[in-house]
Amino acid sequence: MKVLVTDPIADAGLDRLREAGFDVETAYEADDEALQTAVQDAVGLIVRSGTEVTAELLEAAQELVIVGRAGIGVDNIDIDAATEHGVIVANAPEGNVRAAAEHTVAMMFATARSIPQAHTRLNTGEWAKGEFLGTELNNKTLGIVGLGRVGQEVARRCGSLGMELVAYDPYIGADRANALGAELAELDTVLERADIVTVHTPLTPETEGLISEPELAKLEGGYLVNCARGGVVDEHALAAAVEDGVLNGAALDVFADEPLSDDSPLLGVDNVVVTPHLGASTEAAQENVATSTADQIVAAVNDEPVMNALNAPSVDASAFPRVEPYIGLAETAGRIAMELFDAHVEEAHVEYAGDIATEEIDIVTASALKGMFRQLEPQVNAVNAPSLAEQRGIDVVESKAKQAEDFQSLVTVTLHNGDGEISVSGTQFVGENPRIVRIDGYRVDAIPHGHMLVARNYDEPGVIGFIGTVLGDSGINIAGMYNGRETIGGEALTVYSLDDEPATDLIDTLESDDRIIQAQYLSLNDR
Ligand SMILES: NC(=O)c1ccc[n+]([C@@H]2O[C@H](COP(=O)([O-])OP(=O)(O)OC[C@H]3O[C@@H](n4cnc5c(N)ncnc54)[C@H](O)[C@@H]3O)[C@@H](O)[C@H]2O)c1
Ligand SMILES: O=C(O)[C@H](O)COP(=O)(O)O
Repeated sequence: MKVLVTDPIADAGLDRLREAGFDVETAYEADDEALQTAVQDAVGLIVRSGTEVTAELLEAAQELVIVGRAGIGVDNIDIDAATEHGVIVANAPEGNVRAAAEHTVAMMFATARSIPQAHTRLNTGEWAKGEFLGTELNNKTLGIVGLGRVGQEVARRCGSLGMELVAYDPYIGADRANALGAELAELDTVLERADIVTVHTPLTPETEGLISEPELAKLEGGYLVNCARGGVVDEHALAAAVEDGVLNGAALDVFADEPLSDDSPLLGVDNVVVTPHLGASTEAAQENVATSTADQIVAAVNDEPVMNALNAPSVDASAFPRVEPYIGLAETAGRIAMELFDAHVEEAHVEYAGDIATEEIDIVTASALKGMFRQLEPQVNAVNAPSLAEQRGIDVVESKAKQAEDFQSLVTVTLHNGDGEISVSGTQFVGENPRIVRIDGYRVDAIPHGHMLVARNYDEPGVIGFIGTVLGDSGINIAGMYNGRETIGGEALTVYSLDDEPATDLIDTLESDDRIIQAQYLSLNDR
């Protein structure tokens, strides 16, 4: 299986993929046509900010399971198109945060003390000591626009430098900001109060052009630093503001179009410091993001949960061990429920009871849906299962309950339509030991694996013996069975674990007996 890598990543990531048995093909600086050809047979694609992952590229990638972004920003990836194709998009949101924060602080000093300009002059033989009178960061106010991972790391570092911190981020709480020693305020207030403003938002339709001429005017006499994304700051307005003396200086690591072209208005402006998108370019950061991305490729291709999936539900790393055992279990419960229901579904209800109800369960619900659709849609995965449900007009309902009967946790998938419903419940016994413990209200105890026969019958003497004889006559061994019944002589449901698949005529023979209401064979072999 091939993984295509289109922007340079650290060898540690490439090695990890090779060790996991992948063929790794690199295609740095390939044109669109070459990329479309190279991606055709790739199961994984790894990019940084240098590759545009377009709808056309995804269309050409027929085998693709995952796009791994070895870094944070995903503005170069068409996530909607990936979701439509059932392709996971995952980034590495932690690995380069400290590198980006350090580069930001370095850029603040670079512009406030004119370090690159002084360096250039000295290199050309000029001892221009009298021409550079810098600005001290100590006792100045730093305005942080976007107080996420990088913004917070910058806040910590700049707090230690003696700066006052004021931040604009409509999506975080005042408590979080206060814990970092920052005061939350509106953007205009931040710009008016700050001596230096540093930008740390993603590039989205909302943030594009967020800092433009009117905003720069409010920062009069200050400095602007952008190590987040080009496009958040209007480059023409910024160049003009520095040239006209509205701002003292600016430092930029990122640009609306990269690589930056020679005719950029920012080049050659005296007090504008530029670096070629180096924020994440440290050895440690590159190793971190490359290995984390490789791990996610391996997980995705092995149909295991991908921790940092952006278009599929994911779960916090610390909670993952508690949630993981229920992911496969919910998939199996959804699969069994769908096969037994065998009718149009109007509503899928996933109920969580006991300990699991206290966890983030979106990924578990997506897996239940994946299980439901796996017979119908071979391309289904946790990425596109929720949209498949929507397309099919199935309402997905989640609910939580404290009590889980006598289990620690219970996950129940119930499928409804106007005519009826079926529910399948599963739990984990100690030691990651999955069990289906209730089908359609009958208490059972089935290991969800291999060949399963579910028989509904009248509770009469000899029925179980009859089923055993029919199976035995066909040479099929019963590995285990569990019989649940409503009342003596009422209806019963029996689950048989079989060593082999029964033939269709065996099922017909069972159903031709008046005592048997229904017999259904389920293959759970590939899970
Ligand atoms: N220069 C580099 O090499 C480099 C390295 C790492 C990250 N980055 C970039 O830095 C940026 C921040 O990364 P991060 O990991 O901190 O992301 P993050 O998602 O953790 O944080 C982004 C923050 O921006 C906030 N935000 C979103 N919209 C906003 C708006 N309209 N106004 C104000 N705040 C808004 C969010 O609430 C969030 O708190 C991203 O653009 C990322 O691509 C660049
Ligand atoms: O978003 C990021 O992670 C940074 O901008 C780094 O981008 P890069 O991997 O292209 O250097």
